[in-house]
Amino acid sequence: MAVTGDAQGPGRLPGPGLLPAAWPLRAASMLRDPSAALTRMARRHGGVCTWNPQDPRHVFVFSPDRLREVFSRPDLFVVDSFREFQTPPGSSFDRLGAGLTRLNGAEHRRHRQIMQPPLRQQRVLGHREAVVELTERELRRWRDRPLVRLDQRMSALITEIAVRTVFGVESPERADRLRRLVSRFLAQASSPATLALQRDLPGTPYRRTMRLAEEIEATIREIMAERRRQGTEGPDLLSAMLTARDEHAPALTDDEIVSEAYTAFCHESSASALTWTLFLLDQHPKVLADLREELDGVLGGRPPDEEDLPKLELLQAVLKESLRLLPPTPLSMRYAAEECELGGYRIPAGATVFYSPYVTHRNAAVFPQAARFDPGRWRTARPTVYEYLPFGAGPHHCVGRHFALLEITIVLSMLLQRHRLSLVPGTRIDRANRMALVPRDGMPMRVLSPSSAAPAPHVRGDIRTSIDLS
Ligand code: HEM
Repeated sequence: MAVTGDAQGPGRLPGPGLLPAAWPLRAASMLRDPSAALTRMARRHGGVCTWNPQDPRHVFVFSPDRLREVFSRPDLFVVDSFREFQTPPGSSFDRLGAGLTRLNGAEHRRHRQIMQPPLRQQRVLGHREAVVELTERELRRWRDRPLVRLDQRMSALITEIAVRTVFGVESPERADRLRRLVSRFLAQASSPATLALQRDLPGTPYRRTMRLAEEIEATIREIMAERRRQGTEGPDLLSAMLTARDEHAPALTDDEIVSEAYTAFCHESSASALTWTLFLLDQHPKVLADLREELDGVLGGRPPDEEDLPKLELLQAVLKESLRLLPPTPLSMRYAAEECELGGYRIPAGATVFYSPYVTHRNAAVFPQAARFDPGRWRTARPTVYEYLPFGAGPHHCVGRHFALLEITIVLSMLLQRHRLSLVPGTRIDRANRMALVPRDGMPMRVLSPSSAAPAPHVRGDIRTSIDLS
């Protein structure tokens, strides 16, 4: 599929021009499976389009040239997470959403100046040992287990890693508590029932969301107080925030630290990337065999250290290809701060401007046979940042990118040297957009010996429309 478009000249954005009666159907299909709905939109209406050309309040930008425009004008295309919610100012709900993903301009730069240094490539290597230790602990739990729910196990492991590296806390119980609170909070917050009645009334989902936010904030503040009592020295992100003193970037207030700690804690994207990568490897036994050979040759059973990382070339290509086909953040958005023009089309003030790495990564002009899982393409593929953007682009690109790549590489290389994971035969795999792109009903995997030559199990479900598994 070519993602081009823009050929219709200035004026009205292209789009389906639906009769009002078709709107509920369109909205339902978008809510059910945004990746499929957006792929159809791009195919039919091109690289910049809308649902409703008469009233283009929702604009979809897929083409790299137009994405360049969006990301290069952050003063015009602004972020505003939690915008759909009426979060009472000063509430915990409001504070949890007030981190980098809601900030723009000078305030955004000030927070990034504090958040970025501890997440630079060289600095995140300091977390290698913690990631190795926690992965080792997780894999020990798999001994003698014939089956694992891979998505759940990856999410649990990644949360433990986040608790240790974001908060500097070593406590599986606390990791588990925070994980449960955050996942209940996000599920509640994104439920249509919460959005429909945004009043703090007894028994409403909105009130439950508010209370969960309060519990999360209280837990973060408890950890902050504990860290201050014990001394704040450490490689974790919280220490960096608590000790940040710089004439260019004044320290964050406690309220701001709560917001940023919460934002950085949500690592579900890494769990999603791990789950999908292991699924793709199971479906492509030849790639898996080549990868095992690379791991045996470079690591010989050990976890990777700093010098090994650049030698794991196939592993890096597998990961890039997995993030291309099944990006953990398949859809994100900006808002037009004022009326403007994009690609010759008029965008009204306040319009929601969506971008979708999932759709943009399927541009056959950049990625031939785009639906095929082919790590070999990365020997020559050199896409621009607007053609391949699993970590976003522009000033809001993922600040945790180096950390994510490190943790995923370590977990994958340790896991693949010990086990072959193979989907339970007959399992249906459908996509769902939750905190990240996840298998809707989970990913049950058989735990086999690493040398098992089990063939790729047949898989049913809408995942077959994401990847060419023929
Ligand atoms: C494979 C794993 C990950 C993927 C695919 C991913 C993807 C992304 C994307 C696409 C964005 C930009 C969203 C937008 O444009 O609206 C983003 C932003 C962000 N990510 Fe990640 N992320 C990952 C892991 C992480 C980790 C581990 C952390 C924390 C250490 C993190 C922290 C953040 C933060 C704080 C932002 C907001 C940056 C800003 O607005 O300035 N991410 N991420």
